[in-house]
Amino acid sequence: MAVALKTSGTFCNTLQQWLHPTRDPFLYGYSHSNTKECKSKNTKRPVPLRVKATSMKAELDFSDPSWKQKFQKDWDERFNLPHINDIYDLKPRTTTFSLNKKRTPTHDESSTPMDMWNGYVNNDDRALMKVINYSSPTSAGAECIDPDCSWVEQWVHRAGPRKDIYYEPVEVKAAIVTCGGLCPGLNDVIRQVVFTLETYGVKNIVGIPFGYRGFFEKGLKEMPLSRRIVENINLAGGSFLGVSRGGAKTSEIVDSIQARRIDMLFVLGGNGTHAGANAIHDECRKRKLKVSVVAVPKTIDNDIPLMDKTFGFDTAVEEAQRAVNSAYIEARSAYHGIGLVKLMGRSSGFIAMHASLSSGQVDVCLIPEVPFTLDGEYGVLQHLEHLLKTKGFCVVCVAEAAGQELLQNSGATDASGNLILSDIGVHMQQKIKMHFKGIGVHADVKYIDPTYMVRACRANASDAILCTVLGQNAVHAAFAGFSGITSCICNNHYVYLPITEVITAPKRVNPNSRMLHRCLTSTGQPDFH
Ligand SMILES: Nc1ncnc2c1ncn2[C@@H]1O[C@H](COP(=O)(O)OP(=O)(O)OP(=O)(O)O)[C@@H](O)[C@H]1O
Ligand SMILES: O=P(O)(O)OC[C@H]1O[C@](O)(CO)[C@@H](O)[C@@H]1O
Ligand SMILES: [Mg+2]
Repeated sequence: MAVALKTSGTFCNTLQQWLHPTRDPFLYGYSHSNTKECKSKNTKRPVPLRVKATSMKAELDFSDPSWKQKFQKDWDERFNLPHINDIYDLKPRTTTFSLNKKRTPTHDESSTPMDMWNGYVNNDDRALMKVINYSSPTSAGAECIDPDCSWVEQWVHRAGPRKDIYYEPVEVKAAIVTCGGLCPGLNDVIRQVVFTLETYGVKNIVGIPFGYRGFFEKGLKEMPLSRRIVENINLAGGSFLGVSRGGAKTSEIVDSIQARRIDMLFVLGGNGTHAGANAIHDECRKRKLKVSVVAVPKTIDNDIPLMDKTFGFDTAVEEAQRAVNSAYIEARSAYHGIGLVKLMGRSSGFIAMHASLSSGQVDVCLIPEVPFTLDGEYGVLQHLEHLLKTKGFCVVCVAEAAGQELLQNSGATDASGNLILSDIGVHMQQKIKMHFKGIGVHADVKYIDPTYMVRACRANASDAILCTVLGQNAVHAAFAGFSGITSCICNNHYVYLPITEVITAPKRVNPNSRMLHRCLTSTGQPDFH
């Protein structure tokens, strides 16, 4: 979504202080298409100008005293949840989901609702997305809307079971699909979606095999699911249903949804999958189908905007930490040992940053959001020389998307259209070896690339809990009649967001965040440029 801003000279000047000319293009992951430019007086360099953390539908003029109300109105419209009653005029029925003392959910219309049970979420309940009131744009990690960094409330819809539902559970056919790369916790979410659907009284639950492909690829059959079938699937990693990339043809998928008479579709995946889910939701609306499409954000990369984290990220960090620990042991035990670890993250450095922080064993952490040079006086290699001299060994953790500008890229893409990255780990390994050979200093380089090991494992305890909540909430959303939404965690609260708001651009590490500063304090590394 394009951002349109009215700008004055003063505002540009404020922005010069507010935005860092080199690191700012990475702020919040917003792309250049979301920016306007104003010329910096000092550097004569174009400086990106944007509304951060949001993209307004309407034009914002901060000299207008009512800009805040306008912003909030726009925000509320954007975060309003699409509902099947936007195209229908359906009367709801009282929910069949209850956890009464007898723990026997009733499934017939005549049952008495538990009016006094305050276990339901009201449609007007909201959670506050941001809770820090930054007093200045120069505050660490400040996410400001206007140049003064005014406090603006940003409310989002609270997740959970509603008292009124828009589907007759015994008539519902629900389908689950898992797309993209693997991620710890997929099976936990599948399991919880099935459990919760059954609690509502749904009898017809199926799994679509191998991602979106399972909708149209001949020979792939839907898999019946029940509590008994999925009971133990969380004990293993991977996806019980299988995953795939590419091959998403929205019209064919919706033809298949229509032919299979699916009423609810639960889609587990990352940003690509969410874009696909939204396209399916739009197509269902176009065809006036009563289908709820609800997503659950999955990615070890943690790169989906607006939410605290995606499930699988914590587990991936924990696994990544094991690789860092091995690199440390190898480096520590060798004469002039250099442990080098490359960690996944297609466009963001969250796994590398968090694994470096949690292990406490990393001397240099390199992420794509912070450009660096290898050679020269301020380069990484010079610092490694210093570390070998002063402490005798060192550990380097590099994110797979880091330093891509230092490498040749063929421009090739995977089946989903994602750019295939060049191998920064192998490049660095060679550069380090050549550098120390060149200066005649012994260096014993041990390179570890754990690749798929960080994601092909079962979820840890905190991810398992997150998956449980997100999976259950996804079912509550579908029964409440929402569609084109995702079930996630924002500011420690479980909420629903419209998918359109989370597919604008990948979230990236904010170079001005306290978390990155903490990481750099921990590693003790200097700037590498
Ligand atoms: N813009 C889009 N519109 C419709 N479908 C899409 C879009 N982008 C990706 N898809 C489909 O979504 C599925 C998953 O996409 P992708 O492979 O990019 O993984 P992802 O969901 O981003 O997860 P991961 O974090 O593992 O990369 C694929 O089948 C792909 O074809
Ligand atoms: O599963 P593939 O296609 O090898 O893709 C690997 C990519 O998937 C992820 O694991 C998740 O997006 C990335 O970290 C990594 O770049
Ligand atoms: Mg992706």
